[in-house]
Amino acid sequence: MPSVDAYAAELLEGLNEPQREAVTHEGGPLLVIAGAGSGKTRVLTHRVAWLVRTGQVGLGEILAVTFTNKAAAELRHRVGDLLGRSTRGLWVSTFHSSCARILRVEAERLGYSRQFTIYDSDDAKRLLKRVLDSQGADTKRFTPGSVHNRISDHKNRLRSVEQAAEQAAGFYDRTVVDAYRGYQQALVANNAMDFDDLMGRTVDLFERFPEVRERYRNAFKHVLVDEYQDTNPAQYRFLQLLCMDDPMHLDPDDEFGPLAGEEPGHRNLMVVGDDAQSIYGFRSADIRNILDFEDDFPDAKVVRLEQNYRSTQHILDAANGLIEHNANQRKKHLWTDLGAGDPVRVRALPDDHAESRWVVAEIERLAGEGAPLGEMAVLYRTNALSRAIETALTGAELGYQVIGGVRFFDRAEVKDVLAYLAWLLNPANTVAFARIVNRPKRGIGDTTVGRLLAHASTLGVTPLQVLDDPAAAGLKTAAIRSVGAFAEQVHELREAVLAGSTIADLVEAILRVTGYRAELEASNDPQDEGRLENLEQLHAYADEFDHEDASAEPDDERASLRPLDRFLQQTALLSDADQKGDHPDGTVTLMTLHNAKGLEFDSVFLIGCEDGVFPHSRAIDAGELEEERRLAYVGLTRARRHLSLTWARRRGLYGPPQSQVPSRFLRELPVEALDESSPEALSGGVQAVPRPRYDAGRIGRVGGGGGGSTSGRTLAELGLRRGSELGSAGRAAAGGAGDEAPDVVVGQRVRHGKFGEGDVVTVDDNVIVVDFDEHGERRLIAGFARLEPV
Ligand SMILES: Nc1ncnc2c1ncn2[C@@H]1O[C@H](COP(=O)(O)OP(=O)(O)OP(=O)(O)O)[C@@H](O)[C@H]1O
Ligand SMILES: [Mg+2]
Repeated sequence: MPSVDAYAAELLEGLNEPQREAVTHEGGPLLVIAGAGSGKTRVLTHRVAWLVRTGQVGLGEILAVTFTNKAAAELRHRVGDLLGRSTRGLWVSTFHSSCARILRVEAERLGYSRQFTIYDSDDAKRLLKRVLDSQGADTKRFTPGSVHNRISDHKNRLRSVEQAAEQAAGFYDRTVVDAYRGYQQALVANNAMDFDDLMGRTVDLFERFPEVRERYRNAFKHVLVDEYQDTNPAQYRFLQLLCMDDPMHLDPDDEFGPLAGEEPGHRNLMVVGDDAQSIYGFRSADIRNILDFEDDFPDAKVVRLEQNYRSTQHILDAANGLIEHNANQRKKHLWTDLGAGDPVRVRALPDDHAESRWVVAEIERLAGEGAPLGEMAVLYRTNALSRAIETALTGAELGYQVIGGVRFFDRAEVKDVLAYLAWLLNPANTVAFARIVNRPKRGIGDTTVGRLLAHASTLGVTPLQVLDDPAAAGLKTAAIRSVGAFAEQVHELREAVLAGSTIADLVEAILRVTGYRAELEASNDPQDEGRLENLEQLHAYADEFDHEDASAEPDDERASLRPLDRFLQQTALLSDADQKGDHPDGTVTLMTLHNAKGLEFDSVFLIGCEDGVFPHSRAIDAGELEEERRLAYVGLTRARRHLSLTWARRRGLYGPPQSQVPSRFLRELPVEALDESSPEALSGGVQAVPRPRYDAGRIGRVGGGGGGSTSGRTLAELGLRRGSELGSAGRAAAGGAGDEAPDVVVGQRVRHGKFGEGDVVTVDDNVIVVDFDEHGERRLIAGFARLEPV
């Protein structure tokens, strides 16, 4: 029996009755299934603290699994706050990170070395491309991306190559199976695992080595999972192996027999989730995991939460009304005592620029009322939708951060340096080798690389081992010389690794020894300057890592892994959603609906609500509307106070602008939840968009002169709202281009000899962006743009 003193009871304050029930649950399977914003994550956090404070288990005996590293960090932080002490020893991480941690210790049992490399999806596709090529597959039809998705699905469903082969029907499937087999062999030969392997190999490990499974089962007395609705069969199996003694059936033709001769599991598995928010079906997540939990665990305790603490009633009504259109759902009815609040707004705009201007004007209005920018988010279905909104925010000089897009660690130059580190650590990693062997360019062409790899493969050694005798690989004289020079650099770098240099020093050594930095410094390409900055950032990141690492206390993971392993693992496992800062006050957040899961904001703008955009045309074609609708539900329920949904009558997402029709989801919203102007947005009307208010708020000036006034117009004439503030673009521009350049200000109406009339969108150092009525947005060089005011 847990001891409940006043100190522990404190943890129950600020929870409602069903929440308390879940937090204090005595043990055994527990399902908390509830709608958005009902406190599921809060319950999970409090339960972790409760288990510790009541003395039931130590921190080190708990495994809490979340969906992103960011969510994990937040969870750890909150538990720390609740307990008022350090959370060292507590495992809080994503499925992938937990598995990576386990595999680092156990990899040798599976035929990998502990230094195995984790391939991200780009690395994986490169390797797969090589396999497809070697098998003579038509990579136009069998693109590495599409084949990788299929392989990934097999892996997520724990289908071995043989099982996949049994199910293969037709030429396409069989080609995929062949690729799967070749790819898997290549991964092992490279001493590498892709993301799906991290799950699959851990399951493998537990199934093949009962004593290992037993060890982890004893180590974690309680396992807790957030966002359970998005688990896939491999993750489900992992949880089962960790907690249970009676293997469950993943599907009717049961692929797993019972495991003989084991201790009963502790069965302390708590999962929290919301079937209405299951949005990862396309990555093999199986909504049945949550829908069938009670069948799988007949003795499970089930807690339902209905009170929503996040959003006002109008927002909840809109979300409830929308999700009711899904046939496949558990009925829930969310309510709140936060009051009705503002009605939800639906707006139609003539095109995407007008849409962005409207959203930005609204953001400015809210900010004018004192709302922090950090509490506002613009959400969209796909990343391509962010561009217009970014332009408008920049024009208004509002800070914003885009979550997603190109990850810092995915930028080519950053990946190059990481590939050097990865290869120095694991020379069997041929993907990394192929990436860096001619970067910077050193005269080692594709043919040479092919010969080196083939030679290494024939001898059964790593590429590193053939570098010293390039002649044996059948290379020509020039190539032999280039490879020789490279080999010397590699030896110098390997010495630094063996000498135990810090990671920051290794990064520095790579940039210096290989001539990578010198090449960028010598370049005139302005982009190379940006690349250099990114590399400086990487260096700083490594430096920070070194310092944290040196001051951290030793634990199991530290004992078993070298710093460089940990560094590479960390950079490989950080995902898009993890870039999310703690919404710093000064910036609006832009992100896809998928990345918004679990988060909350005072104001939410959901843009691009058009059929074909959202719901996505692919989903419409595939008849997967229910998942899209759940995604919409996730979006709506992120909002605390204000929610607006917009659509544009014309939008050119991947080509010229096309007519659009409003999203069917807009029509499904209950009218009572909407404001009086909304119905019009679904019929013929469009929202009038005033000239952007920020037009007058800033001034961009190009050309001679300088100072705060432009010829012909003064700040006062322009009705400058932020009187003293001369925009940074304006300042930069003032010293900018030649004397001939016209003075233009953002928002000004101008005429161009070739493009006709349009509005100035941004004015930069040397570029003026004008949105022409006929020709759309054009970037003009400031010194040469012949623009006349209209
Ligand atoms: N009993 C409570 N009293 C006051 N606030 C609460 C209570 N329960 C939850 N909250 C607050 O409500 C908000 C939503 O909670 P939480 O994020 O835990 O919900 P959730 O069910 O995990 O949502 P989602 O489905 O979006 O992940 C948070 O700000 C949380 O602090
Ligand atoms: Mg949550």
